Amino acid sequence: MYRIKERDFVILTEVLRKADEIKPSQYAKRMVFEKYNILGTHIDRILTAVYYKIMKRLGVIDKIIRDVVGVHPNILDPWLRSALRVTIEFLVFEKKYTKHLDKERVKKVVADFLSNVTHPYVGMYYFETFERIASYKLEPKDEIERLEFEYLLPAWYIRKMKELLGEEAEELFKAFNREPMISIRVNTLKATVKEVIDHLRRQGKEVIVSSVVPTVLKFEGPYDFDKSKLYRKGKFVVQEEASALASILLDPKPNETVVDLCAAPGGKTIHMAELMRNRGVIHAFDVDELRLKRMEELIKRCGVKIVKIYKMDARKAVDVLGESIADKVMLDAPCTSDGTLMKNPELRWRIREEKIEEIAQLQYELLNTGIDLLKPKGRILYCTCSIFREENEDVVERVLKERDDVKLVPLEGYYSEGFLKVTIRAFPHKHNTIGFFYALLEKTE
Ligand SMILES: C[S@@+](CC[C@H](N)C(=O)[O-])C[C@H]1O[C@@H](n2cnc3c(N)ncnc32)[C@H](O)[C@@H]1O
Repeated sequence: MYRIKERDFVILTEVLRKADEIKPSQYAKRMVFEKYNILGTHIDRILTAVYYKIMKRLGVIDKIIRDVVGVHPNILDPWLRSALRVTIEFLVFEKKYTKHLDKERVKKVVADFLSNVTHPYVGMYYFETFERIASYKLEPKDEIERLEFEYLLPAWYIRKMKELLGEEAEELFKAFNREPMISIRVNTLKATVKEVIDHLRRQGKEVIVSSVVPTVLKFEGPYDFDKSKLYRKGKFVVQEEASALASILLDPKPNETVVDLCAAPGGKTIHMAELMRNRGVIHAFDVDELRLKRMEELIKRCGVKIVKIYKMDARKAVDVLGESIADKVMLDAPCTSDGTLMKNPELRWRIREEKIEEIAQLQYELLNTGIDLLKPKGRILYCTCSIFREENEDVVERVLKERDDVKLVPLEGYYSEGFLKVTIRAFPHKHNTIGFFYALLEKTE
């Protein structure tokens, strides 16, 4: 078994510091691991796992920093902040893997490193703080803090979810901390479900066919997608079951005119093209250049031919396409994405409560645009991967209250009913997929 060394504190401190500036953080990690000659080695795997644990625990680690040094970590020297985060992870949370270490040596090596890369004063400060970290005992003050430490979620988020879900909230928190299965969707323009199942079974995977979307398959990770010939040929794509259900609910048909308002990186766009058997047109909008690039690659790889891409704010879609032109509109709105926390450990400390209102306003404006685009009897699916009511039922209710040219179309038979009748919600703790909300609306005139 690998034994953590003093140098590993330094390497991870450097990764965290670089990750402040370089995004995505995997690039920062790669650069530093390359510098220390550990890229691709077993040390790489171990330190990568520790790095992700730090990211998942970041809010709790920062609380300890506040306790120990008395100020918010964001106002500390960035090198010191990174070193303290790593030290807390190793000495408070990974005690059993670091008890063999000579703590005096760790303290000296890291302090010397900090003095070199920044200022001797910073090294000294670390040296003095070290003991308080090594002897720190993590004890929750109240029930919310117990949940915060146990499930690694911000206190405000815990309070809000308890308000929404009551006792059940703890089940959701547990689900956020379970390793999710890999979920893929077969591209029926290029392959059959059987072909992909056989391929995965030959690779030793136990495959489960989704009971909600029959072209979705699930299996335990890890899985190296780049090494899979079928994946590279676009015969299947990575997509969560809850995400794949969106296109099925909207039900675009061959030769229809479809608008995908927030399309990149294209998971739903290509699924809709598939359901349309590559006939008709999909106008796909997004503002994010990088995500649109990924979308172009995906479209090509999957053999999709009917997508027209617009790099622009979808709230201007009517100016480009005109009113009442669409049979179907997909609005997979930008959202806090908290329904995906189990897949994205870094996200939990980045979601900001004060952002919810701002994002709900954008969702409301996009939904109004989507309805303006619809022909009479045309349909729009409003969906998000957020669990907050403010981004889901509240947005739909607001629009329904203000407009008399649109009505809800009942959705049933999938997952659970939402907090607004005839809408649907997928919950990670109940349905073994990401959190999702769906409302289907129809233009009446
Ligand atoms: C939930 S993601 C879409 C995922 C995509 N539908 C899929 O299935 O792969 C939301 C997208 O909305 C985009 N977005 C945010 N604000 C936008 C705006 N004003 N107009 C168009 N797209 C926007 C983001 O760049 C992001 O790609």
